[in-house]
Amino acid sequence: MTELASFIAGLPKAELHVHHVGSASPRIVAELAARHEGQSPVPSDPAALADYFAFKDFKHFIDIYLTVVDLIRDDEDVRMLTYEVARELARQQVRYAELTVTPFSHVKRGIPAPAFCAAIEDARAGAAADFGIELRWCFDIPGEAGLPAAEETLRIALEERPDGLVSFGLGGPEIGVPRPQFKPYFDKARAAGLHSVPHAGETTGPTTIWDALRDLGAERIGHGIAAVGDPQLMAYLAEHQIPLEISPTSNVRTRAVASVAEHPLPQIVAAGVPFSINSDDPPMFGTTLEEEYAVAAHLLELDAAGVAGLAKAAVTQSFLPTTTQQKLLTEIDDYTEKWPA
Ligand SMILES: O=c1[nH]cnc2c1ncn2[C@@H]1O[C@H](CO)[C@@H](O)[C@H]1O
Repeated sequence: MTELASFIAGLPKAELHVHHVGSASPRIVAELAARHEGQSPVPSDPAALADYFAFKDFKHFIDIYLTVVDLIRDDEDVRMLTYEVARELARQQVRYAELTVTPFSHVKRGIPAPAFCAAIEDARAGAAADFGIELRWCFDIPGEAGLPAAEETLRIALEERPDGLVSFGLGGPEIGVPRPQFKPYFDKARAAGLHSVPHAGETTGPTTIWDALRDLGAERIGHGIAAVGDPQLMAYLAEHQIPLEISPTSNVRTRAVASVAEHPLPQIVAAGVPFSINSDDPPMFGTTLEEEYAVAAHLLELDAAGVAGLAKAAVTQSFLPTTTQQKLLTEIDDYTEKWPA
């Protein structure tokens, strides 16, 4: 392991853009698939999953993603999945993560909303006690399911209101899913104190990002890599310090970007647009958060202090209270100072 890789491995981190089902490890996916042997296209052999998680394009990725969602049939599956995702994050020294969950997709598959919320909250308490990691939730609307999904996601957010819920998002495909239609739902979610963090500019252009800002009140943008095509938008994001939640390998594996070398992250940095580094759906993209830090370090030619800055940016862009942010920032500084130069 290189010096920088071992620095990254031990560095306390935070993650802001990582999906619940998308984080299911090959072992968990295989275990869930084995429970439904023969009823699912998902391989029950972990070794076969790498080939299964190879995507022709973004739409194909979503189709495959939803076959994994189909494996989650009851609240025990939800509890186990969430707890094991937390274990993997904590193994990478993630102290805090805002995990994107999609209640609509699970309720639609027969898990009642109260049972779903109780399961994720049980796992959140267990993860804090057993792994020392703080989880919070982003409830996102699966965009492909349109306004009925928006209605139900908002209802669950406001009526169930699990303690860990901090933000409201919009995932799934962007093509054919214009953002302005979701304005009434984001208005109500924000009025109820939830932070707005929709995906935009992952697979479509700058207009989607402008819409997310103007119509959905976005405080952070999921991906937002298309912003580099619009100098005015880049200037706006820099001026208002609106962070982009960047997941480099995700963009390559969904074919949103042709290769890591062509990822626009250096242009985002050069324009002064704040960003965090994330893994999005790590097992599906054959990566980990640690690996994404290494990719960013390579793209931006960062040294240890620069990499520590990535972790500190995620902390300051999080929805944690400032006092808790300060504790994490101090832990990151202490770790960095102790690291032999
Ligand atoms: O990178 C991504 N972009 C958009 N949606 C994603 C991504 N990763 C996972 N999802 C998830 O895909 C589902 C679609 O119904 C949603 O649950 C969304 O959260």
